[in-house]
Amino acid sequence: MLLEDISAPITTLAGIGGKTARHFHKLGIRSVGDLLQHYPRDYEDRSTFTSLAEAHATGKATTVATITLMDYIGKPSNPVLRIFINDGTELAALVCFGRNFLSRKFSPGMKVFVSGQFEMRYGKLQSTRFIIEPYTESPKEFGKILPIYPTTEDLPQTILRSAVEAALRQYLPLLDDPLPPSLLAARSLPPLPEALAAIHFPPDRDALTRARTRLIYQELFFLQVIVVRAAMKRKTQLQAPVHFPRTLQERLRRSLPFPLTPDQEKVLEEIYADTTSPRPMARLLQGDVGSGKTLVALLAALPYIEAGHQVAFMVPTELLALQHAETAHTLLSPFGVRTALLAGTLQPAARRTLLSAILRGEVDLVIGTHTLFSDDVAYRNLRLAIIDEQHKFGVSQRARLLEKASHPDLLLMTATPIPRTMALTLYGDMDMSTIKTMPPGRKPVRTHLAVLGKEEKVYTWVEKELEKGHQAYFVYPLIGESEKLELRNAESMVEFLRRRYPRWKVALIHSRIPDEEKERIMREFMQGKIRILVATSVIEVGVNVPTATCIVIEHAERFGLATLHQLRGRVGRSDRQSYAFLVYSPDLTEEAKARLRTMKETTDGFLIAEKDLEIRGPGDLLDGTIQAGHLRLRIAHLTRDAPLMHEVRKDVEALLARDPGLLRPEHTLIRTLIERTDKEPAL
Ligand SMILES: Nc1ncnc2c1ncn2[C@@H]1O[C@H](COP(=O)(O)OP(=O)(O)OP(=O)(O)O)[C@@H](O)[C@H]1O
Repeated sequence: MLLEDISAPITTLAGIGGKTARHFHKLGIRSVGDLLQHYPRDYEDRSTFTSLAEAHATGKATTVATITLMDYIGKPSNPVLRIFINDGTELAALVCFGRNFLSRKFSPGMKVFVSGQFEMRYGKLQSTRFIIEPYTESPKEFGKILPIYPTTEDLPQTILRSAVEAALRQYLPLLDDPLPPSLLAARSLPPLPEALAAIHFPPDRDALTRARTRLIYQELFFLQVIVVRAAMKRKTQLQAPVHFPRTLQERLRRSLPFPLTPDQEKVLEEIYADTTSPRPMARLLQGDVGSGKTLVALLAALPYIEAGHQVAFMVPTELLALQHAETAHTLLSPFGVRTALLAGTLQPAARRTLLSAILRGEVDLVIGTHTLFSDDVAYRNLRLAIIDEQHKFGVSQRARLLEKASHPDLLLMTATPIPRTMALTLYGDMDMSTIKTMPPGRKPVRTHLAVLGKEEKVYTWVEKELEKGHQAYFVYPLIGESEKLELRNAESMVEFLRRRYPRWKVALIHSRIPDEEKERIMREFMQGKIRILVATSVIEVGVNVPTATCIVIEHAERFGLATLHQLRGRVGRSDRQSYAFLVYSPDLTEEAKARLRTMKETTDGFLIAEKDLEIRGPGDLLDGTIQAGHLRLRIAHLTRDAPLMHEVRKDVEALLARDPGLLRPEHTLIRTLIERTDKEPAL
């Protein structure tokens, strides 16, 4: 039986009734299989004993002692039991606040195990935080390393421990190991049942380390099997050869008022090589905010269009779809390219008309959000799917777009650079292109920090920029007032800013504004009619208004590093000097301080991504990608375990080279587990 298949509800374990089960449910534990994979977050080592005498120096002891005396202290109306113990090295008092019931279990003269925190009180060692157990040959909580589980207030460690103990007793003998013995032997890893037993109740530190390594290895192993197989599969899916002319691409390039940067040139060639290859393209284009990815994507689309194919360009927000559609229209329509925006706001009749145009092949380039893969959208001959800010889409959304054609070329773009180790894991089957350099003449955005209360200086600075004809963004963490948080919000600040800057038009944009209204506001902002845009982080991705030179982010401490970097990327998109002002409230957490410091110190998106990972862990980057379903990493950590990942990768490549279909008997269980994840395609 596979661990993942132990579906018996936890209530089948002795001692877990409906009420306790509900507490387990809160932790996401429903089945015995879930329980066994609920790994300890830490351990308490009671495997070695330390004497009471040592507690003078260390403040703690785990010892075997004899009860010498028991008495009560405090008011007679509210007595507190006190137990005196002696372990031959020292005397100590255990003060039993709220635990007078211990008097029923213990009496003077008894031998006991005791573990606790001790301090000197009135010249004696004393503990109020301790555990005590009668001395026996097989103690429950002594002489071993005890697991400490992630839990809620209602579910004490003792209940979790005995549930896991019962589950191990009942199911370990039935458990199959998905990893073949030869692989385990080569890496000196213990079999699964042994590893599971030791991760929960380690007999010693060594066994714990080996168990952890084994379980981490297994999670990374399955991840890599998926990634490596996807890469192998792609190599075998060949497309019919087509000639992809570059005349339009060349004409657009020549019509641009600027030359492409060397990085843009290089990437464009890399993409074209994929385009003409019989193997479907799977390429991730990384480039910092404003480095000119969108332009490259549009250029890359032209050979497809010229060859008579369709291109779909998927973006995460309506706002961005609108903007890209305008850019695409302006750049491409002079060459006869038919572009269309499949907006969420289209009236049913207009939508029907557009859909049938797409189906008849009368549209060359369709831009939209996830609407692009709604059930009613069908393409005539989709050959390239471009997905912008791909990490904002879930795995299944991406997969559905790909279902609209047989093996279309896939170009993913991201302005959130993905650190190397992570890239290897998530996109190990994809080719990478990177735009490192910015277009010439760009001046790095100057970033200033201002504590709340000193923001007037910032407002004055913005005023000077507005006087030069430039535009500004003001960003707030909340749309409207919140009962819980005393924060400035966009709705009330827009009023304030209108009074503060009476000469200029100020508008408000956020996710609750109807889409048509959003479109109108964005258009007026692009045209320079609106000079100040007050917003939430909806403007985070991709908004491109080169004449905007200032961004003021208030309560900057409330935004994550990746978001701050993206927001800052809204300015500095031309050769004008731009400014970002991060206004923060006093009383910053250490983490918030680190974020703001990083923002002040660097504008390099790659550095920021690394820092982000350091400060916060991989969190968001993985959302909807790895954390989904069977791929969930419960114990492995992509950055921490990067060295192991490289080893795993080698093993997986070797194994799949020998047995690509996982058909050998010793690989049957691997195949079973992988076939399940195939139902949630990983891209
Ligand atoms: N080689 C170049 N020289 C000068 N300007 C350029 C060049 N390439 C692109 N630009 C301009 O730079 C601005 C940003 O480009 P683009 O929107 O393509 O960047 P991006 O990488 O997609 O940005 P984001 O990640 O913020 O969406 C645009 O106004 C674009 O016209």
